[in-house]
Amino acid sequence: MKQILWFRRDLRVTDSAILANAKDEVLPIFIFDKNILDKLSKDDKRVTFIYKNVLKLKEDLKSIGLDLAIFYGTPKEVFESLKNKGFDTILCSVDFDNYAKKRDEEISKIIAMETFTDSFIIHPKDALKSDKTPYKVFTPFYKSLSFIWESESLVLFERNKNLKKIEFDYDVILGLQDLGFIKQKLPEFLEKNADELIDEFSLKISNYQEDRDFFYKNATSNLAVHLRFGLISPRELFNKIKKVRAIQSQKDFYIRELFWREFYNYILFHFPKSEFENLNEIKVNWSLNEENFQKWCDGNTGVPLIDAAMRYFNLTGTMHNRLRMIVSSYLTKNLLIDWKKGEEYFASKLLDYEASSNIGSWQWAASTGADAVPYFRIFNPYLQSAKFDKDAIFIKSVILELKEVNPKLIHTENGVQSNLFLNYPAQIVSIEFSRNRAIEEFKRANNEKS
Ligand SMILES: Cc1cc2nc3c(=O)[nH]c(=O)nc-3n(C[C@H](O)[C@H](O)[C@H](O)COP(=O)(O)OP(=O)(O)OC[C@H]3O[C@@H](n4cnc5c(N)ncnc54)[C@H](O)[C@@H]3O)c2cc1C
Repeated sequence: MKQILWFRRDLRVTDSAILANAKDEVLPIFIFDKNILDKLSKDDKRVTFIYKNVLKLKEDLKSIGLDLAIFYGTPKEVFESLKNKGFDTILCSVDFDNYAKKRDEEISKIIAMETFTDSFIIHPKDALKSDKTPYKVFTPFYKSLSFIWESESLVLFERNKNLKKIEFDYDVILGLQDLGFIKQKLPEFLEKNADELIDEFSLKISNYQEDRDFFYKNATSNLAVHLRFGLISPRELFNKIKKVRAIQSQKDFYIRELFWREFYNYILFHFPKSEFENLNEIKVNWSLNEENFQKWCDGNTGVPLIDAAMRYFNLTGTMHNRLRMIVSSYLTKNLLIDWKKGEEYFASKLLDYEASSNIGSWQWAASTGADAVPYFRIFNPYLQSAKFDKDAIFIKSVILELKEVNPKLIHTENGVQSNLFLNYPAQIVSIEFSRNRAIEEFKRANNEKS
């Protein structure tokens, strides 16, 4: 048997479904997909990260007697070129977003594909309500999976140790610049591997539930990017967290967070239209104000917390979870701009960008999705900064012109603007006015639907 092992978002050799299920002779490959790369800007940080980790995967595969052939092109071109070389199947892990589904449909017509659920703990088909329909609310979904999260460890895939490397020219390695990208500086935590991040996190997990919302602290695991590219599998992470010596309830809380990732993948699988449409089918009259949207993107809204979060994001490709919740609420409620625009902007830069989590979370913030925030619960960014960044440590670290300003002014609407010596943008909307406008619009949209 001759098989192609197509690594995509599972860049590891441990707990690998494809290395476990492969037989006989194999050609492990990675494709730098032109369909995706051509849409990215040349300074995209994710390509630097993936590039580095593809080379690492090549080394890891070599250490177990295999290798990695690296291609640059469209998947269609690559598999057309491999079609007549006698391969029986392509083995790969499955993805449920629209592009991935269409791509795989096209490729399976060239060479048969065998797919595995390897990036998530459950297959979405394996958790249905008693009436066989999918859950739309997180808590019952999560409770139905207690047999998983109550267990001490999950079974991992053991790789088949009898695989033989197919003769191939494995030495062709394009440089990052040959792919059209410029090497980027990455946030420091991405210089660490998943085990190092878990070790660091194990020292703070006992305060996770209390500290995780304080975005000036480094209190979360920082593992989303590693999970996204499969440098660690969610099963391995689950097992390692279970083994950490720390307060049980805090570990359970963290594992529950991992199931939000499962939940959004589940929702995208069962409701694929949610990639493009409001899941709850309400019709909101979104504002088309491009100027306000651009100010949100650039961090020039005149609200210090929103601006700090967005400027930091533009610089680093990362954003703390609570800040994501606050800026998405501000865009979809205070500015009344369609969540799809924010989702797309995040997708263009977020280092841990993952279609299902991003779409699900944006629909959550916009009160249009599964188990979404009620439309009348709108974050007030000033109250949020006063509560979670009392001394304005995060805000001042990003907006240097506010360094000498009293934090109380920063947490007051128009407070910063009242200082005539500061050159800081005026607020683009009043918080009270825009909040009421959003509530009225969502009330109308919800009433019209029912
Ligand atoms: C508008 C918005 C967009 C988002 N887009 C993404 C995205 O594209 N990719 C992504 O991985 N996460 C996304 N999230 C969820 C969350 O913000 C990140 O997973 C988290 O900030 C990553 O940091 P961490 O690994 O330190 O998190 P931790 O607090 O350490 O959490 C551990 C893990 O749990 C998972 N998790 C936690 N919260 C969520 C959540 N709400 N949804 C899904 N998974 C979660 C992640 O895999 C995370 O790595 C988004 C949230 C919002 C509000």
